[in-house]
Amino acid sequence: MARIGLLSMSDGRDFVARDVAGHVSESTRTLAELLRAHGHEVITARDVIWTNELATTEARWVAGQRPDLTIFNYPVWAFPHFTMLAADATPGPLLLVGNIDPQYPGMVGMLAGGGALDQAGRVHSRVWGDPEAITDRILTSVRAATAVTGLRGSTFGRIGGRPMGMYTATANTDQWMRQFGVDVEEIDQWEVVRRAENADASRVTAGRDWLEKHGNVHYDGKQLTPELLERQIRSYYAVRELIDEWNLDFSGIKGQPELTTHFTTMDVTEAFLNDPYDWEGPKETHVTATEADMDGALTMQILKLLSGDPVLFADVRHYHADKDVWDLCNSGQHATWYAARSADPAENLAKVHFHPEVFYFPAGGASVQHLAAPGEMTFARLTRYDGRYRMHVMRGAFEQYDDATNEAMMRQSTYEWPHAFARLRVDSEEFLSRFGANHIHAVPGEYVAELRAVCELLSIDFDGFGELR
Ligand SMILES: C[C@H](O)[C@@H](O)[C@@H](O)C(=O)CO
Repeated sequence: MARIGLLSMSDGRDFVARDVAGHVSESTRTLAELLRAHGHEVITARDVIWTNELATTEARWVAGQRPDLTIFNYPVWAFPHFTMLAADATPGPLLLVGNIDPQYPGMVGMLAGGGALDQAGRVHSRVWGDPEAITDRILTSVRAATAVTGLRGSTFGRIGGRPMGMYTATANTDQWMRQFGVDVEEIDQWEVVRRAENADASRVTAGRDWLEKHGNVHYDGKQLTPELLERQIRSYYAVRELIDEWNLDFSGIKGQPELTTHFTTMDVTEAFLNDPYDWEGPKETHVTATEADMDGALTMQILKLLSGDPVLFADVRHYHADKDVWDLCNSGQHATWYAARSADPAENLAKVHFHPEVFYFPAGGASVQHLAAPGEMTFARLTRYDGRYRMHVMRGAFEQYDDATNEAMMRQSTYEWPHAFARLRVDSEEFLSRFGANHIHAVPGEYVAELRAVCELLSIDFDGFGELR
């Protein structure tokens, strides 16, 4: 549910404002009811804006209640300086809604107000038409604004720093604060090791029992033992403790090479932080990026705030040219929810295999292997070109084939790691020559319009691939 501010703009001549008052109130009521019917809280200004003074006082009053999005409604011709004064008193995202009823020049009011905002460089978006007909577009703006507002004032927990020289996993904290309002808390990986020892033994054993009961654990007595699996579960509790102690909103864990060579991999930790459950029951997802990939985590957090779903983190690992399908495979974890996308963890876990880690990770532990369930997806990734942020976006779908084909394809890369076979609606040439990172992120469903709106609000470039170019 979002909190939405609503101010209706009117004519500055008292006799006109009086004459159109009924129409403006009716339009305000219709819009407010429509938003409430979709579960949102609406804060309506106490008066219609028909003087300069009301523009400022009412906008300040609405802004004081910290809406996620503020709507300026134009049911009639409205003096544009009211828009400017009200916008100046509105710190958050702005949406202008214009009336197209030919009896009243609301559309002209929106264009004059919007043009004035453009001249001052004030970012805003616009929709126009009958409220019922434009509900989807309004709700898209609401979702985008809520995501952008949700980022501001949040904290990313960066556990461990830059992995294996990966420039694409590191970002500038000044730029993050200025552009996204996100702070970064630097935490040493030693904290995971230190705190893992203190985890409650009975909770750890219960976690292992649950994984053994619902998942498929393949102990080999060497790389994967009950003790190593418990160490991974202990690491999960250690990171949860860090999240609580530092009030982290989303996180990333370096892992490689220190933990993966000398302690254990963070795959179980990362999978279940990203999942909407763990062995103790349902919980909120906590976006966690492998390799402490900062722009990856930020992309994931935006996708989470838009969709509410767990977000996929993956390497762009292999392109099966014969099928025009990509193997999105991460070095050890995808949220287990992706295995069947069921609300029942048991259904997902039945398809998850905990394999002994491969040669890259001598410290051992389990990788979290499964093949993502099929379905339409939106793919995205924030990258930077010459210091300027852009959001790569593309559409596509996860696919599965018969068992023998799935198996053979997974064996071509690293079988023990999780896979998602993605048919991207973009040419492989275009993808490989333009995509600016080794990691990609995805959520089920269609969020392209929302991502466009997020980019506008954040003043970053929307960089569509394939059909979105
Ligand atoms: C093999 C490496 O250690 C992996 O971690 C690598 O495939 C990556 O995940 C790079 O993002």
